[in-house]
Amino acid sequence: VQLFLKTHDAVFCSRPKIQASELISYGNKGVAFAKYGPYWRHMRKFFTLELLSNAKIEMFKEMRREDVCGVVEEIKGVSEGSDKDFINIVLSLMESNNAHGVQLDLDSIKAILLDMLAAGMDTSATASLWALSELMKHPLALKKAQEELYHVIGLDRMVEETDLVKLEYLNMVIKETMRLHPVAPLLIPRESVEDVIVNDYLIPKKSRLIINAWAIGRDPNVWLGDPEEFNPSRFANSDIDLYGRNFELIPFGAGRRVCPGLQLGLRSIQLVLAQLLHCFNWELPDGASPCDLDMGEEFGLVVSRAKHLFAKSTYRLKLEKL
Ligand code: HEM
Repeated sequence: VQLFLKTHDAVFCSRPKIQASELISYGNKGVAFAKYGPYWRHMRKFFTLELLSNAKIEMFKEMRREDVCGVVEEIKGVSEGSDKDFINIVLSLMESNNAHGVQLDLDSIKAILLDMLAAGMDTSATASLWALSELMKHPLALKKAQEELYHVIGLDRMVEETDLVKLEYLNMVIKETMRLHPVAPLLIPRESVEDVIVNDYLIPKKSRLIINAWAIGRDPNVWLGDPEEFNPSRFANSDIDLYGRNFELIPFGAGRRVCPGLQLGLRSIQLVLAQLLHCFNWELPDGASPCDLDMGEEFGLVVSRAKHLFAKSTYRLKLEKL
């Protein structure tokens, strides 16, 4: 993987022509399936700087807070919504002709919003659900994560985004979940833009590259101990992160086409998971035993649980109104 996504990243940086993606993204006008070249470069810049910069992530902090409170209230029995969105930003950039070198038309706006929905929502939601499932299957890890929340935050208030960096164990839980359940197990296919020799093999231009992040995450030659075992503590005192620098853990890909939503995706998973674990105690219904929890996968645009997760929640905060 390092040879392809680092040494020869500049060669394997395009995407193959796939009819389905061409149809859903208005002729590959988004970022995810655009072929490598000036259009992708401009769109990616636009996407990264205008929609996913740290400043924009910060700007939507309140919305995420409202949404997560909404989820908690919904589980408690009330529900709530929000009417703000990214569309305002994109439309005003279109009108001001200030979109990093691309002429935005309505189709490119629809394609880019589709990128955000398709690449951004199911991925983070599915990853959070895998994390909650693994914790329900491993009650000791669940207890440890809740104890950390108790010590860092206490039961008198909800989790705030500024707490997230302090939640070391929770972050290890997320890494371990994404190791075992990368929601895009084969990443997104790449295509080479020129002939190249990799490890003495000639790989012709337009070859399709598929990287199996799922298999790497479970490879006994890469991971110490039993790689099939869910053990967040394997990341204690380890430098391995999720940013595409460590090729044994690449759920967000790596190289120049690494996921631009990585920060936002991670922040969403951390916040949702932390909030759910902090606000509620969770148990399987009807006295079911954790070891019976079915962890089967269903292949799709993202790999999600084959069976729904049914869980019983009990509110645990001292706070009545969020
Ligand atoms: C758990 C959350 C997420 C996961 C696991 C994930 C995973 C991935 C992966 C594996 C790739 C392909 C990388 C490569 O080819 O090396 C990718 C690309 C992409 N992701 Fe994400 N993603 C997540 C969240 C998001 C979010 C929140 C957004 C935006 C709102 C987003 C937008 C994109 C886009 C636009 C691309 C294509 C980039 C390009 O081709 O240049 N993703 N993502």
